[in-house]
Amino acid sequence: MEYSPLCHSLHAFCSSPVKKKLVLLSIMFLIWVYMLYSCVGYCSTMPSSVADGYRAKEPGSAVGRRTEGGRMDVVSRLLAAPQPWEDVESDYEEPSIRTAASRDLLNNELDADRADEWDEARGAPPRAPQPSAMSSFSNGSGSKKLPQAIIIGVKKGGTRALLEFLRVHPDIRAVGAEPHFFDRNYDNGLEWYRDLMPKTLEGQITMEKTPSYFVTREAPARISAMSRDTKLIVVVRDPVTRAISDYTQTLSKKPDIPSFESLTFKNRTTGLIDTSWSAVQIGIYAKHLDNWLQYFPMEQILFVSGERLISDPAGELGRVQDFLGLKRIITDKHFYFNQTKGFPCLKKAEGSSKPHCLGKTKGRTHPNIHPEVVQRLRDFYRPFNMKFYQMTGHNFGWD
Ligand SMILES: Nc1ncnc2c1ncn2[C@@H]1O[C@H](COP(=O)(O)OS(=O)(=O)O)[C@@H](OP(=O)(O)O)[C@H]1O
Repeated sequence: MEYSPLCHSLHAFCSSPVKKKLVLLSIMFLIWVYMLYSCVGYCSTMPSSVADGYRAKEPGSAVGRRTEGGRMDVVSRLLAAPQPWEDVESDYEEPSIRTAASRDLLNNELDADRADEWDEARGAPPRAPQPSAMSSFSNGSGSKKLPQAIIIGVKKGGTRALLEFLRVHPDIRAVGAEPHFFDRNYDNGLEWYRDLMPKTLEGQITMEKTPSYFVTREAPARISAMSRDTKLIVVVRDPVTRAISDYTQTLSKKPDIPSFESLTFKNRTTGLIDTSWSAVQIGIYAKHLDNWLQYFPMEQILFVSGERLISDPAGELGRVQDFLGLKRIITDKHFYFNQTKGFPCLKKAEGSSKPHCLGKTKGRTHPNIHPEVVQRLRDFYRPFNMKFYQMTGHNFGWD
């Protein structure tokens, strides 16, 4: 046999039992690292219910770092592994949104006041898969489907709370991020959209929420072209409070913006309201609804009261489950009222044993607005609200 100095030194090294063990341990460690690496790669293709626990969110943070191609690097993925219950806000981008177009999505999200959604996303609750999702995970069954139900609005209405509550239902699978497909990303095509969705099994409903759809002129025709049977959910809230909430969000990002008062009026002396300001415009619900009714019958649209979602979450969730044709699984047993937050929270988030409230950017303190300005806005919205009550057959009690 040819003499090899390498073989010789290896033989000499391995001859001692302690060193043998060391070599064995090193090999085991390498195998473990390899398995971990493979698993992380695999997890990124899991349905969102599973992957949610491993999602990274805030752009720029270590947890959300992405490579040039949009994929998260391995270190980021590992860092994104479930942190012991960070305060979660959920308007974030899912790891699954990582096509070139998702960069636009990210940029779009960061512009104007939608940036809020990113700020609040710091880590998702670790989410163990539900039994159905687990079987889908383990045998690779299930498929991505276009959503059968969409929360289309309204911005600052309570849409995130509704989606997070609905995700507790085992027959609902929802994409956590706002895809903005029917407003900003429509050119990417339906396959791009479908690819964002989590895998579902027969009987499970795929959902997403993008509150800006409600005020997007093209959205009704586009959703109808995808499927005329799509169920639409709108969370509505007193338009005056909604406008202040909207302004508060913008203010938190851009502290130098003009006062609420000066943005509200075209002319302060005449008291003429500036309806071109989006914070005012979004609250003219009757006008936006009219656009939807050109494409969808009223029976296909459910209106959830943003106020009742806070005062009686189980009651509103009951209506939503009925509307979706699901068994009423989410009940008052799932909620508790968190005094500190001032909101109902989940006793157990999906797949976790710990309580879960929305993050710090939900329930920001609103600035004090002069009562006269509030009154002027109330007067402005009143006829539109009345029209809206008439159209929906429901008095939301904002006046
Ligand atoms: N359970 C629970 N927890 C926390 N917050 C709750 C909840 N239910 C409803 N809300 C209200 O939701 C408001 C934010 O609405 P959205 O989630 O639709 O906002 S966004 O458009 O997605 O940015 C948010 O508005 P602000 O209070 O003005 O921040 C909340 O009042």
